[in-house]
Amino acid sequence: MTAVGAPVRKHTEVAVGILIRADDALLLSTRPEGKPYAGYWEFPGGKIEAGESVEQALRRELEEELGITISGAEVWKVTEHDYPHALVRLHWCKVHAWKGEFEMREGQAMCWQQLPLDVTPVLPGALPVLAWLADERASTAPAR
Ligand SMILES: Nc1nc2c([nH]c(=O)n2[C@@H]2O[C@H](COP(=O)(O)OP(=O)(O)OP(=O)(O)O)[C@@H](O)[C@H]2O)c(=O)[nH]1
Repeated sequence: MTAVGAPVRKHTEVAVGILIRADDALLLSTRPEGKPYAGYWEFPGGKIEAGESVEQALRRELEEELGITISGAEVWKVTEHDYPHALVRLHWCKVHAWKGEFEMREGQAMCWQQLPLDVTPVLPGALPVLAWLADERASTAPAR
């Protein structure tokens, strides 16, 4: 229930890409200076603009931030996180194919990581998805 007189907080819609390399490594990058949580590790992506689909927004963001072009992206999970700076709804897409060479166009750092990650700190809004990815990998790992 919303308290009487309390402003209703609007969601900020965000498209996020989980780029997965052939060896199953995941691409993480750092948040650029000047943004909330600067220096934290995150999956690449950004806010969906008016009139854009999740796929269009993700394609635009990955070109702007990383210089790569994805062909398609389907939403895998949708999560929400309530930050002091914004209430975000994150549309997570797994991406296995892209074209172009990685170029950090916003001065961010990037790295390929296996699970569990060995980079820290990670944006709190990304933690549920990391747990689901780890569960998925544990359940599909070949039995010894
Ligand atoms: N890209 C990305 N954003 C995430 C993740 N997890 C998470 O909570 N977020 C949140 O989603 C929002 C994304 O916004 P952003 O500021 O990166 O988007 P943007 O590049 O379009 O920013 P701008 O247009 O303000 O420069 C932030 O509030 C961020 O905290 C994640 O793993 N990747």
